[in-house]
Amino acid sequence: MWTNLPRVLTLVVRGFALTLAVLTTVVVIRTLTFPSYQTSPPECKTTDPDFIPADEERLARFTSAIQFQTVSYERGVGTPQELLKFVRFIQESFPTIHSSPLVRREVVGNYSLLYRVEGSDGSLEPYMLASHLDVVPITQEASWEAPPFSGQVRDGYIYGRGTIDAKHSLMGSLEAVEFLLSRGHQPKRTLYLAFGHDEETGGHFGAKVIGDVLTERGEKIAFILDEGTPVGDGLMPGVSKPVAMVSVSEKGIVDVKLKVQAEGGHGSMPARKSAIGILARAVQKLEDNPHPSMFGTGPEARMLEYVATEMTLPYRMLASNLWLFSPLVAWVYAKKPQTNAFARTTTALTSFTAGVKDNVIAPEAEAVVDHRIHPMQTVEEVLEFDRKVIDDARVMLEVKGSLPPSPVSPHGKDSPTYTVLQETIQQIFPDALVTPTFMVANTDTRHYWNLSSAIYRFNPYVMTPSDLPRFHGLNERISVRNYERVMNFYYHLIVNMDKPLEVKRHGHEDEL
Ligand SMILES: CCCCCCCC/C=C\CCCCCCCC(=O)NCC(=O)O
Ligand SMILES: [Zn+2]
Ligand SMILES: [Zn+2]
Repeated sequence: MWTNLPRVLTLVVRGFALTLAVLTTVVVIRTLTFPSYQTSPPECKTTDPDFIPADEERLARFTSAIQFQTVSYERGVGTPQELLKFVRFIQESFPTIHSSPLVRREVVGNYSLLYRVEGSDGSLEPYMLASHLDVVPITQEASWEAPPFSGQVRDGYIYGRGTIDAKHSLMGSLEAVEFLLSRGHQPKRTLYLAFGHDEETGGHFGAKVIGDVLTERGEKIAFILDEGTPVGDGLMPGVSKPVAMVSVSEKGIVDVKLKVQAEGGHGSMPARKSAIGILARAVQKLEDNPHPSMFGTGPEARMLEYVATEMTLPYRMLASNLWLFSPLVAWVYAKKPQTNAFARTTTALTSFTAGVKDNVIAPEAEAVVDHRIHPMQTVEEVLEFDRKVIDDARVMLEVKGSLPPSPVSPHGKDSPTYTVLQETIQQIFPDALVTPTFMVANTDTRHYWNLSSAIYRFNPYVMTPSDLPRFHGLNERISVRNYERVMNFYYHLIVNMDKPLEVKRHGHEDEL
């Protein structure tokens, strides 16, 4: 048998060499022939007669909007008086909208707003532009470069809570409609503007009621656009151009309360184990054991493939051959919070409460874990994984709220709604690539799933890595140039939505 060893080894080496040669050939061919998904429509120029400038008047309206402290604290706990003042401010700020016979305005759920702008062609399905009136609370106020509710303009930026989440899209879409109507233009396709007042606490009293009202009326919506992923500049590894990321689905969410009850008493006579200690070990286990990578199983793979031809060579080879390199790309994506969020269900420990006094042993401790669920996982799978990792019967798990990952909306060349979005984006951001992805955070669209199968989440502004921590964080701001793009994006989307939504499928044209 040993005399055959050289022969066996030769066969093994030859087999390995052949396999490597075949794999290399396939990788090279796919890299060189991978399709492009990009288009290049005519650019919107600041010199166009219908360009909307971020002039003094419009900037003043936006900075005033930021000054309303419409904070949502927790489900059902907000700032009603600020919301009422903000709603009244909106009414006063857009006189053409609020006096037009084409516009029906409704206050829904006490504070949310639903506008219907009647189109001239009733045969076209209406669409919806969504945003929200509320903002998250402020933290570390003293560390802001400008007062968080000032709307102060500094070095070309407007500072304030809500500037990128999401009063930019609320005011930007209203400015676009005001501009259109003030020029005597009636859109062909009816559109809704839907502004919830409690998006930051789940939209249960705002967007949910808007969704219910439209459902009861039997309304069917061609497509819905809400806040979402931005035009990332320097956000996607391997791509030098800006990438407009259109979220065609949204991660699920499950907020889990962990609770431990143990012996309380005097601080001078502690038991071996405390509620705080037991819970601290449990949350440490969750942090040390991230949920498994799902990279390559969901829309995140499309996100790379749609820009593969525009990537630098090593990344282009990887993105064109995810069938082989998914594990390697998953490893790269796990390195940063903003890319890791696309690879797996994330685990964020967002609160830990225990104890009332230095010399009193806390009889109970509570923590909350905020999971954002990858589109290819379920709420149940996430909870089961947590239980296995914690593996401690003293730790009780209670689901505070949950939402499964959203359905995936149509995208690509075969989708007329995705195509109109892509072309509008490229009019405003001519040097940007457009790619489908999924929202790592959640939006009011969770309440609109039955209204439309074409739901997109996209923020029409350019974001760099240094901007990411500003979401819900310190020094939230938007550049004046970006705010100007926001207004013009919505204007061109409305204009483009007046054209028939067509797609060439095998030589036929389907019209929505
Ligand atoms: C692989 C490419 C990496 C790109 C990194 C982009 C990360 C995503 C950028 C922005 C996130 C969008 C957030 C805007 C909407 C936030 C809505 C919100 O706050 N909802 C409430 C909640 O989710 O709790
Ligand atoms: Zn938001
Ligand atoms: Zn938010």
